[in-house]
Amino acid sequence: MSTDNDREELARVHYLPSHNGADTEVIEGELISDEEYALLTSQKAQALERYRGYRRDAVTVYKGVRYAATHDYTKTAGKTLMRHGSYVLGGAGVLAKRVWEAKTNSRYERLLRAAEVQGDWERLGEWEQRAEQAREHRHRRRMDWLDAPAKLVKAVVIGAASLIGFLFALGIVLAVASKDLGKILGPIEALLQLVQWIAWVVTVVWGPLVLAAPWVVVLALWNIGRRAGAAPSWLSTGGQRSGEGEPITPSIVVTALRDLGIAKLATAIKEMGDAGASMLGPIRLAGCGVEVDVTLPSGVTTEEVQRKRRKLAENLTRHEHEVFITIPQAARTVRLWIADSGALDEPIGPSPLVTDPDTTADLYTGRAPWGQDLRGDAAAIALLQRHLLITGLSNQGKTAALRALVLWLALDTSTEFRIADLKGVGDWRMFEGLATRLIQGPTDEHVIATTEMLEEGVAEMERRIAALEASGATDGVTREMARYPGSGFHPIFLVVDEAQVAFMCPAIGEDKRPYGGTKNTSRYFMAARKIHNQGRAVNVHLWQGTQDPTDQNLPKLVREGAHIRASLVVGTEEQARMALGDKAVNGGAAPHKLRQGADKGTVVVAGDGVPLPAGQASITIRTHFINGEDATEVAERAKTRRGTVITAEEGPEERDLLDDVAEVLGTEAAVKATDVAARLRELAPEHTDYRKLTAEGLAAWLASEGVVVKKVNGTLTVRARMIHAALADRDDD
Ligand SMILES: Nc1ncnc2c1ncn2[C@@H]1O[C@H](COP(=O)(O)OP(=O)(O)OP(=O)(O)O)[C@@H](O)[C@H]1O
Repeated sequence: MSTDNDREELARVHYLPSHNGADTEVIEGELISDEEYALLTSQKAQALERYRGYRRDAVTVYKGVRYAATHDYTKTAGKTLMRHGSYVLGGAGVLAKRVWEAKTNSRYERLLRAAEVQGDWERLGEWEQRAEQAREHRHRRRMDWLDAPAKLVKAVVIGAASLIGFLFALGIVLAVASKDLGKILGPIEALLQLVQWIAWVVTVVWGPLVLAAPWVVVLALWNIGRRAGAAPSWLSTGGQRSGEGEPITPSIVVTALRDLGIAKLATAIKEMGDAGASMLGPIRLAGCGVEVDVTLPSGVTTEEVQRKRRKLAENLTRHEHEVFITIPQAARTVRLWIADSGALDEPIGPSPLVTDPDTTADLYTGRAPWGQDLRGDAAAIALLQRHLLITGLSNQGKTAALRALVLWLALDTSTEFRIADLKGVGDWRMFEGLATRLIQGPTDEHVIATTEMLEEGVAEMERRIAALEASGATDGVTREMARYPGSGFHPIFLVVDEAQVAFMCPAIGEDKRPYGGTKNTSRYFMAARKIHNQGRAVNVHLWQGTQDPTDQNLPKLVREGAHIRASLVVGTEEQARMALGDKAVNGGAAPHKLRQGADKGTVVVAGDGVPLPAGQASITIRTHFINGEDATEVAERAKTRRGTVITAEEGPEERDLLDDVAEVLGTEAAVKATDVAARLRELAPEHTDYRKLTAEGLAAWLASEGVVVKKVNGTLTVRARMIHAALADRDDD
């Protein structure tokens, strides 16, 4: 039944070809025959098949076109083509602008706007003056042009007349010389021939010249556009856009600043237009990177830029750790240091302590070579009379960095160190025989010994303060006084590595006072504070290393008592503030931005003792790594240089200074201190404390024994009466 209906439908709605294949006709209201139906259905099937074929073809073509159009090669080729095209257009724009600027005052107006945006009134005044001068010069030039045609005609007439006159004169000379009147016009004829020949050449080359001229112009515009980077950035191909390691140019810096996402900065830079680069100081080579100062437009704060370090680095096609932002003294200025791509991942060379066996050290006049600053310059640190604190996450090179400084100290034979390593895994073992005290271990007993070491330091400090007072010295502890151990003022360094262990110690002493903690009864804390307060002036130093400088691990007072504060990578900005202080972090110190692991041994140093670039609050130093083996070798060298190996049981030969001085004075009432020192050396040549004793050193030493050595006629003189009185006092005691 349905078949009949279908046929009916087909008959009604379709045009059928007549059997002879001629005209078509509509048959309506009639059933069609089987034959016609078969014909119709086969035609329909064919049409459908054809349609499907077309669709397949269309899809294939579409896919092919889409594949070709979206293929990387096509994209690259298309972009390359468009880029080069836009160089030509851009070049034309640049040229037009140059011409416009040369002919008008627009350049000055742009610079004036830039100075105004930056709020630089001095520069604004200067540019105004220059703009006025330029306007005047231009006016003068225009006036000159009014006279130019008359001058030109005059010049041409005079020039032509002179030339003809000259050629005529030349012809006369030739005619006279050759006695041939016909030669008078010879030179003029030659000139005419030359003109003819040039005209002929011009007609020959004119056609090709005219043909080539537009291309030469296009090429020149393309070159100008290319140099000016006139193509939009989306037309740059992948390889170009990555820009990794691109050299830093003023336009790159200005664009990076513009795109920082600081609205005011972006608007100001846009307003400045091409004069944006006037915000920048010169881009200077600085070690393995470049450095540039940026004067920010008014209304943009240095902190805002500092907070955008990562974005700035990305805009400069660098990694975050490769860009450092510090705040120099000049107002509204940030200093950017931008590393050459990947340069910071290159290791720095070994320490001079390792490579140069002849390295010497003088605490008073020298600096410890610690590493390199980011500019690649050697970073050396002055350590005299400076307490030190170094912090950083575990395993980032804290012990190694601290030990490198102590190794340098060891090469100055006048120094003494007492070391507590509260981790105790052998990092400081090489100081056995070199340190007068070496505590190694993490237990409460080790903390107790460390606390006692600090308390002995306090006692020594107090003795020295009293002795210095008694000596009447006016310049504190001088180098001469400090130089030799026997003077009683030689530099002492109390080194506590992993100091947090001491603060966390729960042990309570017999006096009921806790060793650890941060109360005002805590023994370690109190001893550390006393040394921080008064030790510096009498050469008693405290150096501490700690993992995490929180209030529990290292109280604020102890953190702030250190003159030199160094931090390896720490976890957060808050920790960075604890490690280095607010001032340093506000000024751009960012140990929290260092990379854990990758930046092992890199310290950000604030405070005293480091040569900071003007106006900077901190410096980043990549320290030389001295491994255990090399450290042992340097320590052995120091022991050899000192001539004696100190052991805990056996100190240097004991001598009694008062007895010895009494002996060398003999019956004399007063002897110059230099002579007494010389006699002491003669008396006990093997005694290290006498070996290099000076008059000042002797005076200080005697002061610590209660004998005042005064100057007689400007020379320090030891009086026998005072020595005998001190001996008598001692006997009475
Ligand atoms: N200046 C450096 N350069 C490169 N690598 C270093 C440097 N200093 C240390 N390291 C590496 O870091 C490792 C850990 O060093 P170190 O023991 O000094 O760390 P630490 O911070 O004291 O660790 P912890 O706090 O856990 O004791 C060293 O074994 C060494 O491989």
